[in-house]
Amino acid sequence: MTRQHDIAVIAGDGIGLEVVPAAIRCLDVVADRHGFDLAWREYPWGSSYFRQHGAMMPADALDQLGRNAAIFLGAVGDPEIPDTETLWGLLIPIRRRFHQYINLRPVRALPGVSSPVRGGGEMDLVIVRENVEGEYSEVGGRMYRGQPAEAAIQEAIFTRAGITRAAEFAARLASGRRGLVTSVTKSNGIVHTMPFWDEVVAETLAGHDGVRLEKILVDAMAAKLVLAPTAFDVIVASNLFGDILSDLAGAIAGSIGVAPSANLNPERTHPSMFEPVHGSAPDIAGQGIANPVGQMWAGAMMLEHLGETAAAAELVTAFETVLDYGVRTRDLGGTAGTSDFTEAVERHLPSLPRP
Ligand SMILES: NC(=O)c1ccc[n+]([C@@H]2O[C@H](COP(=O)([O-])OP(=O)(O)OC[C@H]3O[C@@H](n4cnc5c(N)ncnc54)[C@H](O)[C@@H]3O)[C@@H](O)[C@H]2O)c1
Ligand SMILES: O=C(O)C[C@@H](O)C(=O)O
Ligand SMILES: [K+]
Ligand SMILES: [Mn+2]
Repeated sequence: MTRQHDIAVIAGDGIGLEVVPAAIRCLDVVADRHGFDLAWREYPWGSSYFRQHGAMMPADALDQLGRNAAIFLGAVGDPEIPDTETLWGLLIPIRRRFHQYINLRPVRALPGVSSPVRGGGEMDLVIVRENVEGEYSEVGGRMYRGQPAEAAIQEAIFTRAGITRAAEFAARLASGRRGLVTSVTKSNGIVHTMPFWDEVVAETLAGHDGVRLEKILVDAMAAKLVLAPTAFDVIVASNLFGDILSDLAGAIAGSIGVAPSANLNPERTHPSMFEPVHGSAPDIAGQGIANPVGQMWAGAMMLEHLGETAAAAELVTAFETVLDYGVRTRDLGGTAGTSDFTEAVERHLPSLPRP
């Protein structure tokens, strides 16, 4: 019998509806070449569903998703619906219910893609973003709404367990790479959580001979990423800092449209989720010009997670080669549409050596 992987697909909103089908076409070609099946189960959840049902997904959605080997997500977000509804109604509950506490975001220069920044053409780093706690918290509230005394409080929550596992993951990753972990902090201005972050990261890294730890304040980090993008190997950061720095790093690599991400449950007791770093991009949605590379690369990370390493590598080779040939979408200075680029990848795959 052919190997089969059940994949939950949530294309979601905006350009998610364009780049997800594009990536699926290419993933099906590599799966076929490598003798396995991807059984896509499409869930029509997101903002359209919200307009009809008043929720981003049905009440038993997480149970339905939990029956799959992985989740392949496009993006959620709609200009007419508060982002708190779309993110906290779908994306964040999935990350939390399935203990996807690592958000892995590799960023590297791709062939044929020019960086807006000096040295950006040689960058090769991975951001390990803490994905379920920190600044993203429901603890807090609003009071005296609409009155002069109105106030809002939002508490950040950092736990020893949460910091340790992010730092541990980063250290292991770095030991198989160039051996450097850069921890992003703000322990000068944020006096409780960030010194705690620094301490726990340092304690965790002390257990890893051969891995160097550097600590940098997030403001200085923003500047250094632009001025010296090759100075980094593995970056470990809190939920919010990791979010911001991953768009910055993606842009330095040429476009946030190429950046992939894996929301990982490292214990594999629950499905992990794979999506591009970018959002629903309402400014270009429906025009057929979105860059599908971030979604394809997220698909390759999913194959790797499923143990289909050779197929994953082949998909990456295919989109890299097509980029290098000069087929590029507008965000990369080209003229190709989403489907031109996708067809070029599909056409290139069969010319690769037979697996
Ligand atoms: N994980 C997610 O689902 C996720 C991630 C980020 C943002 N969002 C949501 O998406 C919506 C839009 O957010 P935003 O505008 O801040 O960020 P965005 O990532 O959607 O877009 C930022 C800019 O990058 C461009 N861009 C993004 N992806 C691109 C691609 N593949 N090809 C070419 N250009 C691309 C967009 O056109 C836009 O100018 C918001 O509702 C936000 O909450 C969701
Ligand atoms: O986590 C978020 O804030 C949503 C989105 O910006 C992301 O990077 O996944
Ligand atoms: K996304
Ligand atoms: Mn983001």
